[in-house]
Amino acid sequence: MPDLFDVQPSGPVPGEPRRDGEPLASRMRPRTLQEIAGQHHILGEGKLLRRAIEADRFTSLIFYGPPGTGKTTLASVIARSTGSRFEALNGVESNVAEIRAKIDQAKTWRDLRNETTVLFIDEIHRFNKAQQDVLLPHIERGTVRFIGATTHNPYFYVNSPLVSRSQIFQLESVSTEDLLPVLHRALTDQERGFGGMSIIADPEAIHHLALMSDGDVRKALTSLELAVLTTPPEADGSIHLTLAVAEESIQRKAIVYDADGDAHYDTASAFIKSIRGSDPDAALYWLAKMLHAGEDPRFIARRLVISASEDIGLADSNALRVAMAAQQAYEFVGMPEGRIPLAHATVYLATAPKSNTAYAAINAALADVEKGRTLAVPEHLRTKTRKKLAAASGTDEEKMRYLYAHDYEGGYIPQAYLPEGRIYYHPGENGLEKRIKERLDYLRELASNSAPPPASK
Ligand SMILES: Nc1ncnc2c1ncn2[C@@H]1O[C@H](COP(=O)(O)OP(=O)(O)OP(=O)(O)O)[C@@H](O)[C@H]1O
Repeated sequence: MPDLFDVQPSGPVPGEPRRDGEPLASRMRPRTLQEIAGQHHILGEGKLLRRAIEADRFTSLIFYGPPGTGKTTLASVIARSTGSRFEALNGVESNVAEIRAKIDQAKTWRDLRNETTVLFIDEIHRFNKAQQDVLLPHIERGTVRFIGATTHNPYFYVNSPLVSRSQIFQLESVSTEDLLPVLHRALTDQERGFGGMSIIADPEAIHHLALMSDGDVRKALTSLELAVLTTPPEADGSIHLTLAVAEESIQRKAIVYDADGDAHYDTASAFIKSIRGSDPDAALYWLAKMLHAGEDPRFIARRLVISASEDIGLADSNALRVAMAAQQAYEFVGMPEGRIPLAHATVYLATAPKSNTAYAAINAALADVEKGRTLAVPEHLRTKTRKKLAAASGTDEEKMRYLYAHDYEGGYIPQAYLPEGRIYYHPGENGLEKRIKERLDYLRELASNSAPPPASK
C-alpha cells in the first residue's frame, strides 16, 4: 500500500524551491496574501474574504474571474495561510476515481495527522453530475475544504448544489497600476525572478507590458520572460528591455498616445468633445485610437454613459439607454467584437440632438445646497405632521391640505413644492426637449397666475 504521507500536492505550490525550466509566472506565484496584486475589493483590510481567511472561517468557496487573475494562486495561499494541505484537480480532466483518491488521502491526513485539506478544482463549470455526487457529501462532512475556480459566471454555469453550498467571490482583472509592482518584483527578485541578471528595463517597456496584458498577471509575466530570454545581451552582458522589445514580446503595438501620461486623458477628452460637437467621424477616430492603444473599454463605456446624460440629455433620452446597452453588450461579448456596440453608441450620441440642461440643472441646485441655503419642507407636504401643525398653530387644516395632482384636470394643480421660488431647470429647444419646454412653459405660466385651486374633477 502506498504511503499516503508521501503524496505530494499536485502542481507547484508557493514555497517550493525553484525548478529548472519552470516558467517565470509559476516561480513568481504569490506565497502570501500581501503578494497578491489587485483584488482589493475582496482582500482589502476588513473585506469579507480576508476576514474569513484570517479567522480561518470558511468552508466552500468559488472564485470566478478572468484568466490569470489569481484564482489558483489565492486557493494555494489560503491553504498555506490556514496550514492546510493543497490538492488540485481539474474539472474536465479529473475522473471520479481521481476525485475519490484525493478524498481518501484527505481523510487519512485528517484522521492520522489532524490536518485539513483544501481541494481545489479548476474549471468547476465543467464538473458533471457524477463528479459532483462524489464530492458533495465530503463537502458537507468537512472531509475537504472545497475551492472551485471558473472563468464562467457560476450562477449560470456551475451546478446549483455546489453554488448553494459555496461563497462566491469574483476576481477582477488586475489594473495596470497593480501590475507594475508585480513586474518590478519579477525583475529584481534574486531567488524567483531575474534579480541575478543585469537587466536595464526602460519604464515605458514595463508600462507597455502591464497595459497590454488586459489585467492578466500570467500574461504580463510570460511576456516579460519572453522579452528577457529573447533579447541578446549587450557587450557588457546586460540585457536592455526597450519599448520595441516589449512590443515584440506582447505582439501589440505600443500606445500611439504621445509621450506624456496626460495623453490618455487628452484623447478621451477629444473623444467626448467630438461627440458633444456632433462630429461622428472625429469621435470614431478618437475611439479607434483609444481601442488600438489598449484603453480599457470599460473606461470608454463609462465616458459614453456620462456623455449621454451630460451632452444629449433630455434632447433624446434614448441616448442614455443606447450607451448603457453598449456597456452591457461589451461586457457580454468582450473584445474584439465589443468595439461594435461602442461604435454604435458613439455614432448615436454624436449625431443626436444636444442638451446639457439636466447637467446644468443639478449643478445649479447643488451649488445652492452647498452654499448652505437649506430650505424647509413646506408644511403641506409633511404628511405626518400636517394635522399636528394645524392644531398647534391654530390654522385651518384644510388650508394646509396637500393637493393630489391626479385629482385635477390634466393631472396638474399649481402648488408650492419649495418654500420659495427656484428655477434650476431651463429646458432647451433641441430634439424632444422642445416638447418638454412647451409643456413646462405652460405649467409654469399656470403656476405663476395661480389663484386658489380650481375644482377637482
Ligand atoms: N493577483 C495576482 N497577483 C500576483 N500574481 C498573480 C495574480 N494572479 C495571477 N498571478 C500570476 O499568474 C500566474 C497564474 O495565476 P493563477 O494560476 O492563479 O491564475 P488563474 O486566475 O487561476 O487563471 P486561470 O483561469 O487561467 O487558471 C501565477 O503563477 C502568478 O504568478
